[in-house]
Amino acid sequence: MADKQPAVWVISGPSGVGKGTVCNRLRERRPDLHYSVSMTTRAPRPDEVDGTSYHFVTPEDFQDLVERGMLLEYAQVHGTNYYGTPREPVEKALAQRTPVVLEIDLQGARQVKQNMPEARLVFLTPPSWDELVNRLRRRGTEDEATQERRLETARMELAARDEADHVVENRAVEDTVSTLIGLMSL
Ligand SMILES: Nc1ncnc2c1ncn2[C@@H]1O[C@H](COP(=O)(O)OP(=O)(O)OP(=O)(O)O)[C@@H](O)[C@H]1O
Ligand SMILES: Nc1nc2c(ncn2[C@@H]2O[C@H](COP(=O)(O)O)[C@@H](O)[C@H]2O)c(=O)[nH]1
Repeated sequence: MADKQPAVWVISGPSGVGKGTVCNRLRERRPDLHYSVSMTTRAPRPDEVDGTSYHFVTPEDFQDLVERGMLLEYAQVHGTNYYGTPREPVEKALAQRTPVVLEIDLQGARQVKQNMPEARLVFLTPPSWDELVNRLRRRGTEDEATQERRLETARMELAARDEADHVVENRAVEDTVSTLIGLMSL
């Protein structure tokens, strides 16, 4: 019998909403899924490990990956750095019928949906705009100008939330993860 479970889960939403936090917890509760590690030209944050958080690459190396068709999708996010999903690990996981989780921005999500219409897009929203701003500020990984740029993108992304297959409010992390797990088993 055909497996009806959609194999690619795209987790998107504005900067600071909690995508990374939710995906890290999802990984603990569902270690059987494949979690894509993106390429980025962004500089690592102090706690980030190359190859685990991201593959940190130079703009030249990123361009080379694009030209060689090594990325499933890619985008310039917040008008600054480039981010992209390595194609091969995703294709390998899917060939083994392992569901895949991509934590990517909305531009990338649109590309994935175009190429893989069966992919399911989950858009995380904050409980309120003020809470989103507070989460981004509290994280404290960006300077004020960068936070402002991220919040500008956030306004556009929130306005496009209806493009998603599922919109989930990230109030308490554990509840959000339970909702995701529930959606995955539908
Ligand atoms: N449900 C939640 N309630 C309260 N705080 C949260 C929640 N989820 C995440 N946070 C906190 O909000 C901050 C931003 O979370 P996180 O880094 O996961 O966001 P993100 O969506 O991945 O952001 P970006 O797109 O910028 O990478 C972190 O400090 C995190 O601990
Ligand atoms: N289109 C893609 N977007 C990605 C990818 N990996 C991460 N992201 C998104 O970038 C922003 C910023 O991330 P940060 O780590 O600098 O805070 C965030 O929205 C991520 O979801 C990717 O491979 N492709």
